[in-house]
Amino acid sequence: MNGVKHMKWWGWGVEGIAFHHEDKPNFAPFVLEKVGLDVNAPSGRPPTFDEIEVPASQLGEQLRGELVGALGEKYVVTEHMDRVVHTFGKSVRDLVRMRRNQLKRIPDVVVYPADEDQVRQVVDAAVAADAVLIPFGGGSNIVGALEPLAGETRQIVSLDLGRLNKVLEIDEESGLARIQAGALGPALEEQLNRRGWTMGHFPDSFTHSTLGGWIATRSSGMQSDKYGDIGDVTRGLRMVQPGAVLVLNPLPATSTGPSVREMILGSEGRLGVITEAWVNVHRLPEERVILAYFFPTWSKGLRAMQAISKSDAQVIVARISDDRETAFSFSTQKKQSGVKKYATEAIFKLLQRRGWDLDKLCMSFIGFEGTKAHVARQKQLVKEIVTEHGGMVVGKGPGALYDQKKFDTPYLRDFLLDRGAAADVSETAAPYSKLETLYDNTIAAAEEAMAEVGCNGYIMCHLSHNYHSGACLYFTFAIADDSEQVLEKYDHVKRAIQQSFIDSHGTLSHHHGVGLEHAPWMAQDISPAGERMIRELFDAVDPKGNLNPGKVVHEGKPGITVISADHETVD
Ligand SMILES: Cc1cc2nc3c(=O)[nH]c(=O)nc-3n(C[C@H](O)[C@H](O)[C@H](O)COP(=O)(O)OP(=O)(O)OC[C@H]3O[C@@H](n4cnc5c(N)ncnc54)[C@H](O)[C@@H]3O)c2cc1C
Repeated sequence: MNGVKHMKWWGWGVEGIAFHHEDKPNFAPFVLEKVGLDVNAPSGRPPTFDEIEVPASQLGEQLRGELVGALGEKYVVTEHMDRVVHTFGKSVRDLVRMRRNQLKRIPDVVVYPADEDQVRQVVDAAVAADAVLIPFGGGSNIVGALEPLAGETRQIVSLDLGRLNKVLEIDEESGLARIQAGALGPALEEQLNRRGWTMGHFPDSFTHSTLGGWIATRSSGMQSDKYGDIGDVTRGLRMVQPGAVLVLNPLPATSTGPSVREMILGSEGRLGVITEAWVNVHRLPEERVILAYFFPTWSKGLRAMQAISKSDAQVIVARISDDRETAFSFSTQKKQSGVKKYATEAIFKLLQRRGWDLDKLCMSFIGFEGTKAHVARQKQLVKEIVTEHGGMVVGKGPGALYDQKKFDTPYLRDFLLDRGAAADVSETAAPYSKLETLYDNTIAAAEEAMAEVGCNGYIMCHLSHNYHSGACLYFTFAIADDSEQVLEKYDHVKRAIQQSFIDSHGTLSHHHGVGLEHAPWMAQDISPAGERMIRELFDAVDPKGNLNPGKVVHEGKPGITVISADHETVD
């Protein structure tokens, strides 16, 4: 044992936690109505590890000797379980392939360096042996950013940063912390909180993703409206590259040419291994509260979020679900009794009396932080804007529940896979002026694609992050299908959604990155000239393609339209 813990090899999160619906009376009828799936029918189960065929390690004696010489025997691991855990991220494609025993090319060895010097020795040994080197954070990405290319013939080294998990120093005067790249969200927040600080970066995958992974994929957390995306938060860093260590000192701003910091953000292991970063940190707030609000329509709710984000309220999050996602959220509520039940019924009766169509109702969560006086003022400002847009305050209860449960929602995907439904997400950002059309186009494109492949499916959306000129729309979609063709059908729907983003003036991805999954659209997203610049940057730093090849841009294969390395077809 080397002290680094990982998620379940076959699914999300840790053993012993799973989604249950028995205490949620509306969930089963909702799923039956929307996708025709009976969640009470006997379910399947993930395979046991014995049922998985693990390809043999191709690690040669010479490279093994160098890695052991640098790290010690204990930290150079060729066990089946370690190699399998380091093969994929956690997209639905990854989960399905794992369940179906479809492991093609997996890392030959997993190494666990203790410090930057050991990272440097691993990188240099791997490049000298012409091996492939793939940095591994928490393994939570959903874009195929970790998996080795299916046809890879070279040795593959997965470099796990799990032992680099410390907050190294805090510059209290500047509000900066130097943190090692392998620190998972809870570990780094706990170390900061003990000294009265927070980074304020809380992606839904917070519990199982790392600082290095966030930087390498350009992550965004639920409180980005106040704290910024990881690109704003990250002020300096160190990256080990073949034969060099790149150092960027923490700076509030600089005008020294094109930004190297920005080149590293989103580089997905293709430019080297981030070992530590300087990030903005903030004093823990005196008070933090999330309130729920209802809006009569999606359109009114969207306008209210824009108005709130432009106001003096300075909220931490202004999020709204469409009517579809609101209905889904209600279906996951626990059985209510007593006062709660009557209060809920009374609110709905009131809304109906006011002429609201409850099928169009949209739920919003808005978060406030700061001193008590500041929070009170923020809430008042938001209440005024919500009222102007025809909405109403619901209160603390649902907001607190959302805040507590947000990190558990991902367990639902494994529950659905056991029962023959595949669910995943696609997200984008676009100017406010384009959002509604993008939303309509994407819902229509996904539903048409589901019909084309003959699947019952459901798609829903929320607005999750606001900026001066626009916002992120986050779509969740599921198809009911447990046939051998489920991934082909999923691809068809996923492609329709991604193409709709591009055609509707959105970006390919707001915060999940590119990996193999989104690489085929890069030329459409940033233009062929932009894609060429990225390709040439990667080639210049890594001429033999040793560093996580194939991610972000597919070298030399601009015609590829498919998503994963396993499913390449050329136009
Ligand atoms: C259920 C679920 C919810 C999610 N919610 C969010 C969300 O709210 N916001 C969000 O932004 N993302 C979210 N994600 C996506 C994912 O968590 C992010 O992409 C995250 O930033 C990945 O971090 P990681 O440490 O798990 O990286 P990994 O998955 O291990 O790696 C991702 C990529 O980064 C590279 N990499 C990792 N560490 C380093 C390093 N130190 N140096 C160089 N390269 C490195 C890897 O090689 C790989 O290419 C979610 C994913 C899931 C499954």
